[in-house]
Amino acid sequence: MTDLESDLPDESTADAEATDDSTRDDSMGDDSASDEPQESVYRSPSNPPRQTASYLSRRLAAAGLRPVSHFGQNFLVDLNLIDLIARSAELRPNDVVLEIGTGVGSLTTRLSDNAGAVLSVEIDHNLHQLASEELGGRPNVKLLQGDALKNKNTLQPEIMEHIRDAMSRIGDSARFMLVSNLPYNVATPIVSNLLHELPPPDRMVVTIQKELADRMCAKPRTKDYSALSVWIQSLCEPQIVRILPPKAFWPRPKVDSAILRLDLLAGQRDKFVDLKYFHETVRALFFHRRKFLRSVVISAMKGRLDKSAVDDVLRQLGHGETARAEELSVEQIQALAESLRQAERAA
Ligand SMILES: C[S@@+](CC[C@H](N)C(=O)[O-])C[C@H]1O[C@@H](n2cnc3c(N)ncnc32)[C@H](O)[C@@H]1O
Repeated sequence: MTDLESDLPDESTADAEATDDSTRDDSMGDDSASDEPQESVYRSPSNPPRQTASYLSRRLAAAGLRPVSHFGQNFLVDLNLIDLIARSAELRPNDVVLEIGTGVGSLTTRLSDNAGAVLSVEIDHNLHQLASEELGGRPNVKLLQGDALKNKNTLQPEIMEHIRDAMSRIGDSARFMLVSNLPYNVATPIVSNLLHELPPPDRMVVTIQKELADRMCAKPRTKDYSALSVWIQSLCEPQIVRILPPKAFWPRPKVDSAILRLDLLAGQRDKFVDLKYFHETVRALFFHRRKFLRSVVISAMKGRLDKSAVDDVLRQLGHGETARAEELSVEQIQALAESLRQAERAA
């Protein structure tokens, strides 16, 4: 990863704007005539309108760029919504904010107005350069260029090193927040993996696919209830703040999005003796969500617990022959995972 200090762009190109927006990549969304620039109504003098679709297309074209679909580059073009994301985080000066996906830096700017420190990570070298031009003068912003994920199950260690360092400079009152318009393809690993980190974010306010937000908030016995629902709700209280239609973005994605707020449940994490074991067990329990719980647990525990030990655990917890994981509450799944862990240790 590279950082802002080593990567400052040439100031002379900062405000260049082309008039040609022919570089717009319609492959990311519908290509109807309605994909015209969405001008924002937001007109605060302290935060002048910048991230409209026409501004963005000209800004990128001036730099010879176009949105890159495999990086999930769907930029928010309604500044009222950028404002809503920032307000939903209820930031204070003792907050350290992580943003994944700087883009051209519009949300970053808004976050840096309210937070003590902002760390923003952008995979696209060209966008990192553009954002550096926008944000170079802000002392509480640090920009990193690189992939936020080391692999599917791990964040880049450097990110949490920066977060912990910024928090230690603020002191005991420091809080950690994730506030991001997340790239869709890595939204799940980023949110999930952050819950394993120390410290985990006190709050996350993220724009993600509506379908994913629904899965994170889903209740038992619904089609969206999954390992992700249990994992998220075991540690956080989720709340959908707003559903966003495709026209809130440029280019337009094909699906609705949602602003989701996740508040870490105080003290909840300490209740898990082995958080990694719990997460892996939850994933295994939902691997075949329609199958009977007994056969799912037996196959998940193969080589670790024999059938009679599994039957003992299920009987003690009152789960009958026809129980399925998708019917169990979050608390029942937590109790099951802990009983399996203890049975495995005793075996
Ligand atoms: C949905 S856009 C959001 C951009 C901007 N923050 C906004 O609100 O309009 C997602 C951004 O994340 C970046 N990105 C995609 N994958 C990434 C990754 N693995 N690590 C860091 N940034 C990534 C994309 O290049 C893109 O700029």
